[in-house]
Amino acid sequence: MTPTVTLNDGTALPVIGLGTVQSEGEDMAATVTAALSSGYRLIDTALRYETEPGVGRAVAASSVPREDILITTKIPGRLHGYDEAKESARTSLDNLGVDYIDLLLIHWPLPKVDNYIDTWRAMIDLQKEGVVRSIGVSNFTAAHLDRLVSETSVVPSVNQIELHPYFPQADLRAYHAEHGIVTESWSPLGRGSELLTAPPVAEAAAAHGVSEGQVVLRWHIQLGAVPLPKSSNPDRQKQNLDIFGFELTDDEMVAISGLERGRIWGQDPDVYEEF
Ligand SMILES: NC(=O)C1=CN([C@@H]2O[C@H](COP(=O)(O)OP(=O)(O)OC[C@H]3O[C@@H](n4cnc5c(N)ncnc54)[C@H](OP(=O)(O)O)[C@@H]3O)[C@@H](O)[C@H]2O)C=CC1
Ligand SMILES: O=C(O)C(=O)[C@@H](O)[C@H](O)C(=O)CO
Repeated sequence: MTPTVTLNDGTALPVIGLGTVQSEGEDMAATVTAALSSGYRLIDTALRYETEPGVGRAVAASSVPREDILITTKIPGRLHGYDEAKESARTSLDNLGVDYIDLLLIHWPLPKVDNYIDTWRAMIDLQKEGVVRSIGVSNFTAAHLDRLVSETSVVPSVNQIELHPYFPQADLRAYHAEHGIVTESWSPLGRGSELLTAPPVAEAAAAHGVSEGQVVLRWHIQLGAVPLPKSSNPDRQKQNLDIFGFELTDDEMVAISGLERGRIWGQDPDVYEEF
């Protein structure tokens, strides 16, 4: 059973989940089916990924009770606004074939569009209506979060951010901790970069007799973050979940965090827009 962290609304969130940004020709239903069989209970998708139907088919076919699986999805930039956000949630419910969403996030703040407050107000109402269990955001900065809370008085349960040893985001993680917001890590393995071959990662893997991927995911856990590694490979899915039988030393944590060099794709939420 994967350990959980309690969100500010009382929800128990597994401390690791499966990402579902699709690879070329991938059968997402098969990927998620394998993951559920391996013990994943948190699945991260988005309207924009076009993987909600595959996630939904896997959940429907699984012997794991629906109530034991937490599904996260996200509202894309093209559907910011009160009515649009509600439309997005309805579309995701249909795509997933479920009657509630466990965690709904705003995918990107799009501050130049400047409509994320209305989007958040819709999500607050969706939560009150029982359509959504928990509400959060993604790619929000501290300034975006400050404005959201000052204008609505509702603190997001989660902020899902780019987080990996190249970009440890210590200041934003500290802000989250001060405000009762759980940090989720996207691209936790540095998707496709050379992160897993970095010397501090390789040395820790050798010292603990685990893989480089397990070292990096353990680094997230020990930071108090919730990583969402994506793997279509059942063996690597299992490996990624098997990170609770060892502990990185303080020196190893410092060395891995010392790989800091910045964002992988330069997606600064103050200017990056995705619709
Ligand atoms: N909110 C947002 O804006 C964003 C959210 N996300 C979320 O985060 C998830 C994860 O991020 P993502 O960008 O997919 O990339 P990850 O950092 O999770 O890396 C995924 C890649 O790593 C490989 N991999 C997985 N496990 C291992 C392992 N143990 N050893 C070596 N390689 C491994 C996978 O290949 P293989 O499949 O062959 O194992 C895949 O190519 C996404 O799927 C999405 O759900 C991502 C980006 C932005
Ligand atoms: O995958 C996501 O959720 C995104 O927001 C993408 O833009 C992601 O950042 C990506 O694909 C980067 O190339």
